Amino acid sequence: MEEEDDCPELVPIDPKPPVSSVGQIPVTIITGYLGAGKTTLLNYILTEQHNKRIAVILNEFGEGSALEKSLAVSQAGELYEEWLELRNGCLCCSVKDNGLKAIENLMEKKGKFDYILLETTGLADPGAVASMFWVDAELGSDIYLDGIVTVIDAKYGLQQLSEEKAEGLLNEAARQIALADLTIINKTDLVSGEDLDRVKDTVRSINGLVKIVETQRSRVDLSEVLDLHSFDTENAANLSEKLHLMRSPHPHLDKSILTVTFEVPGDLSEDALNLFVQDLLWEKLFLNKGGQPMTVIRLKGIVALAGKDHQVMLQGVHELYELNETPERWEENVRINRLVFIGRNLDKDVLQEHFLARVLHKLDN
Ligand SMILES: Nc1nc2c(ncn2[C@@H]2O[C@H](COP(=O)(O)OP(=O)(O)OP(=O)(O)O)[C@@H](O)[C@H]2O)c(=O)[nH]1
Repeated sequence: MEEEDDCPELVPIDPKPPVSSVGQIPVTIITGYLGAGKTTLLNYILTEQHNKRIAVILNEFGEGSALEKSLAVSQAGELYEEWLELRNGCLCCSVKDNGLKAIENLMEKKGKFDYILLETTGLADPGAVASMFWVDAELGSDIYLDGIVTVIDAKYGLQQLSEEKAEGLLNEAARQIALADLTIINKTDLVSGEDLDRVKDTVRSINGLVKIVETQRSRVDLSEVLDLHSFDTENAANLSEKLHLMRSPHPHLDKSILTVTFEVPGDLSEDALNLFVQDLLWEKLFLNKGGQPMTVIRLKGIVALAGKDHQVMLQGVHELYELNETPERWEENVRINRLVFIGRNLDKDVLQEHFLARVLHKLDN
C-alpha cells in the first residue's frame, strides 16, 4: 500500500517549549486535483503586491508537465533546470522525484527570498511532502511548514471526490482536502449557488476544521493563504476555540474519509498519549466496527498533560506527529482535552473508548 512506501524514521518527540517561527522561512504547500487552478493561483500570488520575495518549487514527481507549468509560472518561456529569478525577485525551480534537493538548493540561496511556495502535482500525496518539511524543521533547518492549501474545482470537485478507487487506496482528492489548512474552491463562475453549497458541505464533512474560501481564477486575498502559522503553538487559543465549536460531520460522498472530534476532561499521561498516537498513526491497531483499520491523515488537539501548567498542542500529518507546549496556561480546574482526527474508517466511539481507557492519567499510580 502506498502509505507504507515512504514511512520516515519515527521517533517519539517530547513536548518542547513554545516554538516560534521568527527568523525561519515559511513553506506553503499548494495542492489540488488536476486542473483545479493551482498554477493559476501561483501566477496570481507571484504577480500580486506582497513585498515578499517568493521562491516557488514545482514538484513534478516524475510527471511530464514540468515544462508546461514552468512556462505558466514564468510566462517567459525558459526551462528551469536551474533557478530562475523573476523580475519581482521571486525565484522558480522545478524539482524531480522529491523536494530534498530543492531544499538544499534553496538553502544555498538563503537570504535571497523570504517565502517558499511548493506546488505538488494533482496526483501527489501532499502528506508525504509536508512531513518531509516537518522533519527538516526538526533537524534545525531555517524553514518551517506554514500551511497546506488545497485548490478544489467547483465544477468537477464532487465528481473527483466520488471517483471509486481500488480496494485499499484513498481517493486523492479527498486526501488532499483531509490534509488542508485552507481550501480554495475555485471556478465558482462555472457553478450555481446550490452546486457551490454542495461542494462546500462535502469539503466541510471531510475536514471539519478547514477554512474555505471561494474564488474565480484563484484570486484570493493573500493574507488568507500566506503566513497561516497552522502549526504554530502561538495559535493555541485559536485552535482550542475551533475544536470546541466543532460538531460531528454529516455523511458525504467519499464516506471513507471524515472528521471525528471529541472532548475529554482530565489530565493525560504523556507516555500513554505517545503510545496511543503511535498505535493509531504507525501501527494502525485500532479497528472500526466493521473490522477495518482506522487511518488518520491529519490530527490536531489541545491536551492537558499531567504536571504541565501550559496547554500542549498535538499535531499530526501523515505518520508524523508532534506534541508542543503552547504559551497558553490552563485556567484553574478547567482542563479539557480537545481532539480532532481526520481520516479513513474512523469510528468516534471506538476511538474515544481507547482514548479513555488508555490515556487518562490515573491518579492512583
Ligand atoms: N472558468 C474558469 N476557469 C479557470 C478558473 N481558474 C482557472 N481556470 C482555468 O482552468 C484550467 C486549469 O488551471 P490550472 O491553474 O492550470 O490548474 P492546475 O491545478 O495547475 O492544473 P494541473 O497542473 O493540471 O494539475 C486553465 O485553463 C485555467 O485558465 C476559474 O476560476 N474559472
